Amino acid sequence: MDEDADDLDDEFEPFDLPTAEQRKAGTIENPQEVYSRMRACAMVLSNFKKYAQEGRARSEYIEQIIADIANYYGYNEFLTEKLFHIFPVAEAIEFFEANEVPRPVTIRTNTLRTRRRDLAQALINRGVNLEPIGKWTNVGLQVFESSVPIGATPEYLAGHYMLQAASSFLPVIALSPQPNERILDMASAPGGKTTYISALLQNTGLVFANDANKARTKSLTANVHRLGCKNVVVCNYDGREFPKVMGGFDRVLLDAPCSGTGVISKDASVKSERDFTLLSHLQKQLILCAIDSVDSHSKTGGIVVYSTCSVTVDENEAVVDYALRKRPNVKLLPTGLEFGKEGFTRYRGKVFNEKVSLTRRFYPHVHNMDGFFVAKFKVMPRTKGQEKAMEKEEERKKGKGKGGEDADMDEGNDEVKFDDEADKDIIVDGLRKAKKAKGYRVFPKKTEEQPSKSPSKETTEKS
Ligand SMILES: C[S@@+](CC[C@H](N)C(=O)[O-])C[C@H]1O[C@@H](n2cnc3c(N)ncnc32)[C@H](O)[C@@H]1O
Repeated sequence: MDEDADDLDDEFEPFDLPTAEQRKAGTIENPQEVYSRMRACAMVLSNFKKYAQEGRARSEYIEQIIADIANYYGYNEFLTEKLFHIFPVAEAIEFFEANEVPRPVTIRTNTLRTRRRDLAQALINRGVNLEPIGKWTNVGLQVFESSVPIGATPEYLAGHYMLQAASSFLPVIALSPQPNERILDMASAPGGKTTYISALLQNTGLVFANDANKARTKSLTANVHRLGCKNVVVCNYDGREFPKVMGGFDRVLLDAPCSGTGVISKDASVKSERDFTLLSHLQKQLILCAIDSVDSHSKTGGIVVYSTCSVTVDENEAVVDYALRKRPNVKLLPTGLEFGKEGFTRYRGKVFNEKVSLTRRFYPHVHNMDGFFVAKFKVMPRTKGQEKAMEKEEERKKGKGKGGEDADMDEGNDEVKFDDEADKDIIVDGLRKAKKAKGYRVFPKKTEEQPSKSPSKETTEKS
């Protein structure tokens, strides 16, 4: 036995694992007890043979630790399970811990108005304690302390900087806009990334800053003006209307609407309410529209960057893998980012394209920034064979109606829209999961599908 294992022995306090019945009885426990048991379960799971109680299964410890994490940190069990399985056990606890701690306050220098050194000096003179974020960015500053509100200094009002999470720089760095290009930021409000793109273009070219939410385009427009971006056009379409409304872009950024599981430290409401199935569905539709909006003959670009501030596989690798399957004329490129963990190519029985490892994941407990995901695609002209294969696939689907793995999507080239009939199962499934997460008793699918006199009561009875 090595020394580390000896240390673990000293730490480990044997405990009685509650039975499933005891857990369901749900007695209110002292948080300290829950915390200790959570740690102890993690140790058992790290060396099951050695620490497990006789006759108890690994799955029982997993159920217990998930229940304890949910209880201690205040998540619903559905989301806890989803997040727990992304990491090895000990790392999962680090992730949940990190979500309880705020991330550093960071700002991005607006190079359309000033230089980082000048900005830093001006803020230091006002009593702000700051430092460059890291070597990977030449515009970011981390604020440690400030005697003035950092969102209301004269420099802020004059547009010398944007208050922006460090993770938010990443997709724009990956996008790597080139002067004079025509760029679409498909889901852009309130404009943190749009204004960065505009600055990297040095106010040349054109950035279409789109957002489906009209109210949010107000803050987008305000930021565009404050930061002096003269190459930005704000528009208000559902992203799924592209490329019908406009296409032929050199680069497209899709910073997709997501569950926000990477920013729980900022928004604790993520712990309880999110519909992952519907989100993933929307993301898949949007990514195809983003790809189809690119000019595959662009001399300087032909690039799509997909990003989310979420760490779930459904919203990230699964969406990227879907895009690779549906658009044979795209390939993944390295993101060009200096750090980040590789995207998953396998996850809980799902196998993705091996190139998905080129995508990058960022975590609060590893990188001390919000959880984030970035993928970079190159869009190439379609070969005749690919055109034919896609037409054939369209025909097949038309003939076949619904059915098959991707039948939930209508991914025609001109228009990507919801197909309500084909989406029915997905929506019902999503609603069942949401009800379960809220603590309602949800009957097995079979019961729901059977005709019933009062289906709504049957599926929403509180347990
Ligand atoms: C992650 S936020 C974007 C943040 C923004 N890129 C930034 O850096 O400031 C996602 C945005 O997607 C928008 N959105 C949601 N559904 C959309 C859709 N179908 N088409 C376009 N935008 C959508 C939301 O209104 C929200 O502003």
